[in-house]
Amino acid sequence: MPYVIGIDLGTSAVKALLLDRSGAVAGEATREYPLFHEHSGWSEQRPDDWVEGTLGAIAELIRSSAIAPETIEGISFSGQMHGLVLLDGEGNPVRNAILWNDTRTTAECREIEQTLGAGLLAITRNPALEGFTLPKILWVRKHEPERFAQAELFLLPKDYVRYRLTGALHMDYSDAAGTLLLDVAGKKWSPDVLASFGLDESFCPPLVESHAQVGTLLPQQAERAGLGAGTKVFAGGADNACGAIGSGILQEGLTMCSIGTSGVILSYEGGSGHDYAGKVHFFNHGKQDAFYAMGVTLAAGYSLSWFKNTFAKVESFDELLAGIELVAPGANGLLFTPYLVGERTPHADSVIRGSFIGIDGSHERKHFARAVMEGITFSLNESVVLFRQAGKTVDTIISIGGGAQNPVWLQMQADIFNADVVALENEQGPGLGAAMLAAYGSGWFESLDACAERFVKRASVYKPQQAAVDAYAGLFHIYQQVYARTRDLNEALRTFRN
Ligand SMILES: Nc1ncnc2c1ncn2[C@@H]1O[C@H](COP(=O)(O)OP(=O)(O)O)[C@@H](O)[C@H]1O
Ligand SMILES: O=C(CO)[C@@H](O)[C@H](O)COP(=O)(O)O
Repeated sequence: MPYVIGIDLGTSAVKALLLDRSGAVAGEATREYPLFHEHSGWSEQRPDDWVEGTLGAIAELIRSSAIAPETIEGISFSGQMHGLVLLDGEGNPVRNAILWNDTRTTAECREIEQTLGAGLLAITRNPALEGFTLPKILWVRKHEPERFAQAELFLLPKDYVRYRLTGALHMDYSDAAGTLLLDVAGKKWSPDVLASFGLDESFCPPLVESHAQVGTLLPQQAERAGLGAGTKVFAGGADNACGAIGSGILQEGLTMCSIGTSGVILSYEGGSGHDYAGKVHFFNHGKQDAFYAMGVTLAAGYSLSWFKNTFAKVESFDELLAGIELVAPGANGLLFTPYLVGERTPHADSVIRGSFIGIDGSHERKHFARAVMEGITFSLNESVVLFRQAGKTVDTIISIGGGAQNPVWLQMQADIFNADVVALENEQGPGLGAAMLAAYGSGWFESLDACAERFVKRASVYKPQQAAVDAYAGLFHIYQQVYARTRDLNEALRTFRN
């Protein structure tokens, strides 16, 4: 039986997933790695931690599944987006990677807006946001000129891992779209953007489709991973593009909700024509010549894991969330905004921080836990509202990510989004999408759509409950006021942050 491997290079961990030709999961393995927050708003990781984690996870996968390595036909990748890896002439990182949730680059964003003017949205289809890659490049050039002088090329996280495994330098369109250097509709590095910032095209890797084969494993890496040296390696895609593939978001009318470290509401776009004027992100899909629009909550799952790590460190998520179904919508008057690291959609703001509003002497930990989940979901609902305002029908949402593991949260999503929420049989999120790119790239299917028909299996549907829908509509109205009413307070508190 032939197999493929999907690697999901996330923010908290790398997950390796083994799938057989029917789409059944034959094994999984995970390796965690640290995040470094040297200052408030900074977020970095060591690129070689990703490589070691990936090799370790694959080796464990092969050991534990006890399958013959030569039956693995291909491997592909899903990667956390936007993170900057700068390589010197020898192919070594010149510093730690600066991640998607790092917000140190506000000044560089303003510089990009001033330099490119209307060209920014026309070419890149996105506004300048702190998390994107170009602002990070400009930040390193300005603040660490000696390091920048050593840098000859930039990569994104999964591209660095793939480079270490194959020795080949590439980037796929879906990930390149999040750099602010790509002409998104034209599918090429933008000569105008590069010239405006004095960057040479040689600073950017060659562009490829997500399903393209970019090489085979280097013999010494294959040995460490326990794989054959001839194992084919396919480019892969941005985690949200892979999440979309893995949940079958491959045609118009389909919407995804992903609650990982970040949270995403994503809608398929068959062409590049829809203009959201930068209110939501607009990126190339991992499916050739398709696109997607999405709104992003920076601290979605991160808000819940922050709450758990701070107040219930030794408990599991299931223990922490036991009993929240007994708390009514609104958590007995407690409201949370998930702005722990600033926000993106609909408030692109690196200064705002989170709030609990309405703390009452009767509140117990379960009320706080429920309020955190409701606040995250309200934030994602802001993106659902934007899509509906843009004329999209959002009546069915496929829910993936760590947040989809809790049935109470899935019902809450249905009630807050006022839409059917679908959970998948094997909730593997972006890792499944990565494995599907390897399966399609290996020639198992004539299209990604055909692969999705076989691999993506819907398990259950959560229908909106009218009483909860009504309660949440009132609460959402209150939630939407908290941003404006806490903005100045957070600006004033800024000087007290590390
Ligand atoms: N059992 C669970 N119930 C509810 N939420 C969970 C559960 N397990 C994980 N999560 C949430 O999912 C998040 C991790 O999701 P994941 O998709 O693995 O993230 P990433 O790909 O960003 O590393 C955690 O931060 C947590 O908020
Ligand atoms: O910045 C974005 C999307 O624009 C994030 O979605 C990252 O791609 C990281 O995602 P997760 O670690 O939450 O999967």
